[in-house]
Amino acid sequence: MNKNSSNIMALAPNTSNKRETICIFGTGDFGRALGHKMIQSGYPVVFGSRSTQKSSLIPKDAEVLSHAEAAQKAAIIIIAIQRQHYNFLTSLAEILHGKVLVDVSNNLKINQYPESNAEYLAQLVPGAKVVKAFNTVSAWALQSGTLDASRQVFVCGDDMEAKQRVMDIVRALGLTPLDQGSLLAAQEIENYPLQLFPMWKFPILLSLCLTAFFFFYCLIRDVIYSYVYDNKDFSFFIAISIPNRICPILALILLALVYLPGVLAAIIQLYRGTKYRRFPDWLDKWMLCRKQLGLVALAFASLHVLYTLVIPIRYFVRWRMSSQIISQALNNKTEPLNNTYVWLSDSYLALGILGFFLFVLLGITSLPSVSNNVNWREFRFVQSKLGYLTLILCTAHTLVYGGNRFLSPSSYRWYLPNAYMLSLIVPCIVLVVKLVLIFPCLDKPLTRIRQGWERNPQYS
Ligand SMILES: NC(=O)C1=CN([C@@H]2O[C@H](COP(=O)(O)OP(=O)(O)OC[C@H]3O[C@@H](n4cnc5c(N)ncnc54)[C@H](OP(=O)(O)O)[C@@H]3O)[C@@H](O)[C@H]2O)C=CC1
Ligand SMILES: [Cu+2]
Repeated sequence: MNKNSSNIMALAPNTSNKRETICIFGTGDFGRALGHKMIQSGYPVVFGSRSTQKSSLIPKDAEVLSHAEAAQKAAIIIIAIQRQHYNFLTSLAEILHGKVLVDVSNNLKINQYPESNAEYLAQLVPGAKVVKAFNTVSAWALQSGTLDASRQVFVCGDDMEAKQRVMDIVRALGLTPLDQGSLLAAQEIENYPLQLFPMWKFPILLSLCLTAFFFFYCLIRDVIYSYVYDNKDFSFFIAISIPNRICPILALILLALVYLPGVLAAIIQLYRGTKYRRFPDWLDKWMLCRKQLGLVALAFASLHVLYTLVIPIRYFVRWRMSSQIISQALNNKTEPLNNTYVWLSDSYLALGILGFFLFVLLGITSLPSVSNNVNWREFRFVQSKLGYLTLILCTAHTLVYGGNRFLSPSSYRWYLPNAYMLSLIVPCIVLVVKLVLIFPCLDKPLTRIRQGWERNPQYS
């Protein structure tokens, strides 16, 4: 594999001009893994270590020198050492003056120290340009090449040029740099690896709450009500009927919640007349977990498909069907084909199939391996246009399915409307507001406000 990649690199045009030497302090797990990756990408690497004995673990093309000697050989020095050992760097302050120091360190606890490790490093070596990077990439992933999940490298620093140089290296390693601003952002970046599934927390919590709510709602309407009024035991609904109601409802609501922050943001921008003011914190966080919300919605939609496919083999359904046939036979009366029902049933099925197909397409295009292969405009097109089309189809699917029952008073039990009716509230709000925003009198000023904003990948 090594041989292959060096062959490919020999063909690549940009490797012909020699890359600059990179110095790495610390020959621990991370220093070695990063060094290995850098050498693979064509960078000469020199390690700065307490012991210049070269162990067999160190990449064979790399040099190992004392800290001072190694630092003199490069303009960029990666500090792959734990924060508590940083103090020795003060004695190297003179050599490190004017150099770019890359802090990769992590902590064991959130907000462990009053200042971030990167800011601490900047205080220790005031003459150096400190850049925070690489801390969210694990040594193991670097070494094994399983970087799919953590291709993003958050970068921050006060010196623009230094930051740019580090971002160029990140790119050269085949990773994606994300500029997070000044060194003040380091604290937050250092907390990222300690947060468990930060982007998934809100979507999962929300879907758990909604599931619980709709479960009890359907339980009351479909099981308890029938028991109290008709003395019928429908408790078996808990197994398939109620889940198959919760799943489409959650899929629809969560999908609508993917697009709700977008329309809220548009309203806020229109109201403020500028994009150069931060959104409220909750909206920012909501925007950043839209992809996860969408994927949870897709999971519910897929479950709905599975639950629906088993309907014909359910005992209850077969029993109901045969008893209808028998009762028609006993009464010697055949029910005529009701054209309205045929149309309603076929169209909600068709809408469901198309909606689910687009839903899956949306899910596939959100995978990093696919989205990395389309450009930003194509990605926006798919996620926004296709997304709204999916929302429209799924809303219509739900509307047609419960549509004929919405207006009839008999469908209310204990004044509680059909659960599908509740599920339509959020999607209808999103679609109506979106429709209003399309009108030129709103769309034109919004486009002007947003010129350039669309390209900010943070809100993808
Ligand atoms: N492991 C990982 O997956 C990741 C690690 N990081 C960060 O990278 C840094 C290094 O981590 P990791 O490689 O795992 O840790 P290791 O313990 O494997 O390596 C740390 C290295 O620091 C050097 N060191 C230790 N004590 C001192 C000291 N008193 N003075 C000078 N140098 C010292 C040593 O290098 P030598 O013997 O050559 O002097 C040692 O090998 C940490 O800040 C960590 O938070 C960030 C992202 C992921
Ligand atoms: Cu459905």
